[in-house]
Amino acid sequence: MSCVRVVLRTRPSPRFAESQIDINPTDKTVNIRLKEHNQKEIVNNQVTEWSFKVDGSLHNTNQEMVYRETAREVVSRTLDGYNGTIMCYGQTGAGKSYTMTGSTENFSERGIIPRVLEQVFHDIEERVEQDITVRVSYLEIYNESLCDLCAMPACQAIDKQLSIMDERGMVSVKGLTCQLVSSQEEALTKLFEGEMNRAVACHTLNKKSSRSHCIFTLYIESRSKTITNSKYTMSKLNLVDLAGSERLGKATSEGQVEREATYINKSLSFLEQAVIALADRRREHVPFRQSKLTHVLKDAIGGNCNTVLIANIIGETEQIEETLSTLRFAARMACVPVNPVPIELHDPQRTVKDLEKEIRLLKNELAMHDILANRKKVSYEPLLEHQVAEIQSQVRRYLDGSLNEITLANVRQIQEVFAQFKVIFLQQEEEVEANLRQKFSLQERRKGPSLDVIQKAGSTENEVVLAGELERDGFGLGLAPTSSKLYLSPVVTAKKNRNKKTLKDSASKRERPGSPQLRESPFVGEGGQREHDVTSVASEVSEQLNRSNTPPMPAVAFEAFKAERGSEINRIFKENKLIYKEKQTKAIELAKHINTLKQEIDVAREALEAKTKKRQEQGEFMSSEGQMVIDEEEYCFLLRMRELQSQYRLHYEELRDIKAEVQWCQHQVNLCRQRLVSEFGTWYAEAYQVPSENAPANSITTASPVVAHPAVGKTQPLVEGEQEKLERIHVELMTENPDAMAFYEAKARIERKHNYTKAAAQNQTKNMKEDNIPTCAVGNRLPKQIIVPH
Ligand SMILES: Nc1ncnc2c1ncn2[C@@H]1O[C@H](COP(=O)(O)OP(=O)(O)OP(=O)(O)O)[C@@H](O)[C@H]1O
Repeated sequence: MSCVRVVLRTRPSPRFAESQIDINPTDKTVNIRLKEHNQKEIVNNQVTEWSFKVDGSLHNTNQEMVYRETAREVVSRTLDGYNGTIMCYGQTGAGKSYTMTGSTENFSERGIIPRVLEQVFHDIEERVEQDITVRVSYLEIYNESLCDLCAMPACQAIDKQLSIMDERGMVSVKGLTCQLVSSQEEALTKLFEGEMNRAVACHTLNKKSSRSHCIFTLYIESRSKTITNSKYTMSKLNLVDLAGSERLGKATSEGQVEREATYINKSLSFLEQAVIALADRRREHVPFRQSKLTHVLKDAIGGNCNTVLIANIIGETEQIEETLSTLRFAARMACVPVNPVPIELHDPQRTVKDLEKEIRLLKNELAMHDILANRKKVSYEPLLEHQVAEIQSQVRRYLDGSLNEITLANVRQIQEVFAQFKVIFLQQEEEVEANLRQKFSLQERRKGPSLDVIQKAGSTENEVVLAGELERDGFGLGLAPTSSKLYLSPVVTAKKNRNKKTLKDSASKRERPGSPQLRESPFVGEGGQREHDVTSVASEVSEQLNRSNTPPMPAVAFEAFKAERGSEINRIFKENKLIYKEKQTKAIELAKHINTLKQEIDVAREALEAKTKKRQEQGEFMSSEGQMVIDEEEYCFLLRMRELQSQYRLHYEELRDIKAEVQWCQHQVNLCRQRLVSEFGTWYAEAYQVPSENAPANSITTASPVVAHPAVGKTQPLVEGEQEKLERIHVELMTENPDAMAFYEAKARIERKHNYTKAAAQNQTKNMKEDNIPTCAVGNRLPKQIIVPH
């Protein structure tokens, strides 16, 4: 069994205590040594050297490396249906928030959460055969209170409606906003929104110290688009940024900050206790309910959850005690066993729906058999009262010989016939037994059989009662009266032969003249070509049924589909992808060219400005017409500037058009992809007898998936200043990493929202002060006054 993965990350520092902290990536150890200046903390004979095992160490590494080392694998597995947790632990200021969230200003310094969202949405695009939905929540635990960072406004959500639910080992927070997000940008917006609501404070070790534990959770639900069953996976990925442990004296915090630190340290100590209990396999009880943090994380540490702990340290001599404490915690976590299993669930509503569809399908199948057998419309509904009475009468008439054959058209009728036989049989059995008892008791009253006689007869008392009748003055196995034999015979025969009957016997019985016969199978006995045709249809039907029982793996079937029936759409899909890639490359090249132009403009502008400044310093010349006189060099600079600017505008407009085309192509590729999957679904349903309603929705109605060129609207002229800067960032980002777009867009959106809310609040306060009338914001507009009725 594996254990929690532990990775060490150091915060870069020019004062890194190399003589005390030895990080050894080869044998995956971290060795710590206390030195003389720590001596005051060392008691005589106390251990001064420690060695800790880690699964990885990240010393002076960038955010991308950290992500690859700690999160990438966990995220992939979460999409496969496994739960996951990535947790940052360490002293205050050690870089936990930097690792988990990172910078919200700088794309390259983004932390694990934004990268997780990036990977999740990329992977979802790749997994065309799965229908995956993503929800996110952002929970804060501040001073033992739960706060929903995604609720608006967050402070209102503190502990009001939030409570921890713990059902069958699965923990959830009741009342916590779990929002559905359909894109990376949307998810990032939620993250940034939550970040703005976090409780932070300033102390000596960290200017923006998180005063709370924060858990950003992704809930991933995945259903197959190709296999139609009620099974689906539901996994959770917890991204935990713990508040930093801090020694009160060291962080020089006071007042509110000190009180927060007390709460933080207490909850971290409870976390450690829970971890110790989890690591001890003999312990049955783990104290999860001691604090909100441990309770919320009950299903997120070890167990069936892929867990990674990032131990953040500040590798400086003054912080060596905290480093030791962090490594001790990490060592404990490394002993917590992990046994991941995918979380597969069944959707009961879907099961019912599937069964209903199955019934419909089988009814159709039955109808088809009836048509093939030339049978008139047969009802398969439950029998009505008069139909049951009719069968009862047929059975009685059949038994007394007045009816030669019972008419049977469906299984319900057969079952009813048997039921009626059983009723009659039981009735007669009772009558016979009653008869015999009566006779036996009469005999007994006259003269009871001696034990000896019974033993001679070699029978049990009961059998004697049933089989014999008194002959003169003794009891023996004399001839039973015809009346009793007639009734006894079926009883005894049924009892004796109950288990001996063979199929062959019953077949031969059926052939006996006069014995009851079931109607012959429609495929038997009609002879000639028809029999052959019908048999082959039947075998085809049964073959199809067999096939439908064991459809091949969808991935295999998908390949077959792409090679055969779906080859055309697959070809178009590939071609479209190619066109899309070409357009994308063109856009990137053009963007690079624009960047070069921009740099040239900057150089030319600088030169021109220098030249102009020099001219102004020397004194300006005016022509007789009152125009400014400039020398040839400045004139050339000016021309060059204009030329470059016009080229920039031209190419920029071209880039806009191409970007629109790229988007259009991407849209078409997506349509093609959906169509491919949807047609595959239909084909799969037909080929393997899966109900077509269960097949992937055939939602694509686009006549042609071939790429067409959209009409591109006029682009805006180049605007200098902020707008230009923003556009340039966009161009740069497009060339480097298209995902940065989502990141900055989300950030900008949250900033706009934040500014708007702030402005609205200020305006409101101002208005209230001026008029003493409360105001409110409506939609996107600035607040309007509303008069509150008295
Ligand atoms: N690997 C790193 N590279 C660059 N800067 C870092 C790194 N780690 C941390 N920092 C910087 O150190 C400061 C403290 O980091 P951060 O806020 O992430 O610490 P923390 O462990 O979350 O602290 P607290 O528990 O008090 O919230 C921040 O300004 C952050 O930008």
